[in-house]
Amino acid sequence: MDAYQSVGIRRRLKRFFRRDGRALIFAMDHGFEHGPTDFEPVWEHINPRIIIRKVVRAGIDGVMMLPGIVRMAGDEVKSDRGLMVKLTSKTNLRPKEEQLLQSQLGFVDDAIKLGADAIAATVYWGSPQEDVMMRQFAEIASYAHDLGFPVVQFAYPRGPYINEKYGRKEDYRVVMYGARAAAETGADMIKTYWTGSKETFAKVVDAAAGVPVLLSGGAKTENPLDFLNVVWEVIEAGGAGAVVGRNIFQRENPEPMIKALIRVIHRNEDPEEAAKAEGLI
Ligand SMILES: O=P(O)(O)OC[C@H]1O[C@](O)(COP(=O)(O)O)[C@@H](O)[C@@H]1O
Repeated sequence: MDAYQSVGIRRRLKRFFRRDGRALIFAMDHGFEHGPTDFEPVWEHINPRIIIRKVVRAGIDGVMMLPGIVRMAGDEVKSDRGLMVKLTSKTNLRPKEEQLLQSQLGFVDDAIKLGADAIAATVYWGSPQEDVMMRQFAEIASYAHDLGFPVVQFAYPRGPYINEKYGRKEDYRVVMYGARAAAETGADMIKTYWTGSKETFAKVVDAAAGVPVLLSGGAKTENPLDFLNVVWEVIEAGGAGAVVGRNIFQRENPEPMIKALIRVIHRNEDPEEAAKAEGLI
């Protein structure tokens, strides 16, 4: 028989993933991590209730937020969708060298009180502060797993040594290293960068050794089809979906983009067909 905790972890993961094992999750920690200017393109989305209501209505599988925003708008996330509470972050106001650290801003108990289905934390692999983030992740994972909660790692390699050695943080050798490190530190779900091609992303998926790997959305693309093409390649590479912020909330009307993403992720539709069907092109 399984330990009670294993049952809890499995059940809670199912709130994000559909039967196809894939998920589309909305990310909304940008007001803290990047600052309110990220919302300027569509200012009404600075109000968490407004944007979360829209994405939930459009059919999103899960939502990721920091604890304070869950307190304000968590009840907009219907109980059949996954709620992911992230416990680490940083502001863009810090001195540049300190931006290679995500600090812990809340505790697993807080996330559970808020109704979380999964607990998330970032590790900047390769950062001079890697040690601090590894320890934070280990403490969060150990405590959350003990209580039957899955943990999500935003495995983001970054730092001067990576730039020096590989030229860019999106080099697949570094991204797959981060994904592997996330799997080896006990993540139940991994979110990471696009490596630029289906072939290289497939290696990232392999390196994660069965732990689902989701794309981290990135900056909004002018042409919606460009983003849908990337997500399609992620799926083709064996990725488990995407965690998307700016490509959703920086659009005047996020609904068609979400519906097109659902077509690509869950219905294996061709990105161009999906974009046309939703009136994006
Ligand atoms: O550290 P970066 O690359 O500036 O971006 C971090 C942001 O990207 C995310 O991981 C994903 O959001 P986006 O889809 O907007 O890239 C957010 O959770 C986070 O705020």
